[in-house]
Amino acid sequence: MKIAVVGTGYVGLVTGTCFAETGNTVTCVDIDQEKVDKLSNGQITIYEPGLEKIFQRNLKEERLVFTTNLADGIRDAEIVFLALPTPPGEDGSADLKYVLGVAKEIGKLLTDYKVIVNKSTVPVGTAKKVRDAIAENCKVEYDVISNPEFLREGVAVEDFMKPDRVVIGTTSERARKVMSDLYAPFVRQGNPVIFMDEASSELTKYAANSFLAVKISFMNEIARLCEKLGADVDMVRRGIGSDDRIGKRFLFPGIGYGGSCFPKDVQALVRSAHEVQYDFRILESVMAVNEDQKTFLVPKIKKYFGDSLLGKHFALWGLAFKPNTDDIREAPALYIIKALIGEGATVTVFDPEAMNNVRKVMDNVINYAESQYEALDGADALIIATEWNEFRTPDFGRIKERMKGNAIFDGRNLFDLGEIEKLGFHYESIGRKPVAAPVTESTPVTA
Ligand SMILES: NC(=O)C1=CN([C@@H]2O[C@H](COP(=O)(O)OP(=O)(O)OC[C@H]3O[C@@H](n4cnc5c(N)ncnc54)[C@H](O)[C@@H]3O)[C@@H](O)[C@H]2O)C=CC1
Ligand SMILES: O=C(O)[C@H]1O[C@H](OP(=O)(O)OP(=O)(O)OC[C@H]2O[C@@H](n3ccc(=O)[nH]c3=O)[C@H](O)[C@@H]2O)[C@H](O)[C@@H](O)[C@@H]1O
Repeated sequence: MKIAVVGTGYVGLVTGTCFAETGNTVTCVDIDQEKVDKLSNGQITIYEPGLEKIFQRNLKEERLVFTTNLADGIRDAEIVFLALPTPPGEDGSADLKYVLGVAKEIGKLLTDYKVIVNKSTVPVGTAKKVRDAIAENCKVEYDVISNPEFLREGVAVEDFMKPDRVVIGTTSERARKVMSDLYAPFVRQGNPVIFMDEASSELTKYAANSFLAVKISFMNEIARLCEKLGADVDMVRRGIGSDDRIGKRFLFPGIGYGGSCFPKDVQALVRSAHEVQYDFRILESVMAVNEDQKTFLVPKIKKYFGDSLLGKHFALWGLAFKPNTDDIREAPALYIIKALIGEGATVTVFDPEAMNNVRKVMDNVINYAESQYEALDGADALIIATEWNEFRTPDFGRIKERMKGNAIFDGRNLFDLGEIEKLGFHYESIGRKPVAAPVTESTPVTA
């Protein structure tokens, strides 16, 4: 099939590349000339494991092309995906200016039937707004449908190619047929395509992200309670996660959720609820808990250093909001850095992929190291903010040699408590306590 993807950012590039990989011809459109030039010349613009290889193959075989010209991009397409930004507006609701702006342009360009697909995360009612915006200038038939995206950064290709489910919101039989054909290769892999009305589909996306944010914040609160009550959150996590109704995933406490989506989508759903005079109390609390959690380590660090961080120097490992991405949007690390600097401390950072992005927003206030070990030179303490694999099994001897102090504050619970204390570090993490004897999955936790 011939497909256009408008907006070639994270979702647009993954969507376009993966549809090309399943045999479609895809034209990706973006207003950013530099991005389009880079992509056309084979230079990938995001760090995403597994994407580069299929991007290069489809570019070479001319199933994937890039343009800044919307008219050229959509002319032959049967399906036009909108993968445009929906950032928070001033009041926290999703700002639809990009989506509706492009919809108006598309209205002027349509000459034959096309299915226009909202892949951006948009509030209930947006498909109708897009339909109306197109209708202002359009004389031909078209459908506007909802097809939210559930991929995770870092595993985006796998999530896209082997989705847990595909959600499509439309009541048009014609659009349903087109979308069924497009997603046929994915269905053959045994993954369901769930058709529903467009409002339910639009809400499904916000409900999914918000529910996951609830899970994370709930565990962050359990972790806080563990510290106060003398329990261990790892044990509690295993104890509840083995119940299928709860599930093992997304129960890891840490320094709060970040990224381009959870924070903005939870906020947008709260705003949508307000607009219909509904007070979404659970999500209001989730936002407050997450706000506190981002700097949860800071009071621990201050306490350790006798309440003043003036003149202290910190090494910080991990800037990306999670591993396997260079994305630093709403990354907890940035909040920690700001808090430390505000207390008069200095910070040297290392991240395998995200340092260039941080340089753009924090150039002169922190130091950048070439390696995780170089970051440690002269540090009074090490702070871990992202669970990159290379941080999980470091050379503790080298850490000791290069640091001035011996304290590690771990926001991602990477190290075994017993082991690290034996090595002579002062180690603080999130919601855990040293265990008297090793406890394994098969060891009864209670008598
Ligand atoms: N990043 C993620 O992991 C996921 C994002 N989403 C949703 O997908 C949507 C897009 O998100 P991202 O890809 O992260 O955004 P992004 O910011 O990475 O990319 C958006 C792209 O749209 C382009 N653009 C802006 N205005 C344009 C216009 N008028 N014409 C053509 N291109 C234009 C920008 O230049 C940029 O390349 C958002 O609604 C987001 O919530 C959904 C699932 C996952
Ligand atoms: O709408 C979106 O953009 C996407 O948002 C999230 O994906 P993503 O933001 O890439 O990252 P996640 O893996 O969900 O992690 C989000 C944040 O939660 C944190 N997290 C995650 C899991 C956990 O157990 N604990 C925890 O603190 C991570 O560190 C990270 O900061 C969702 O998982 C995707 O399904 C969705 O498509």
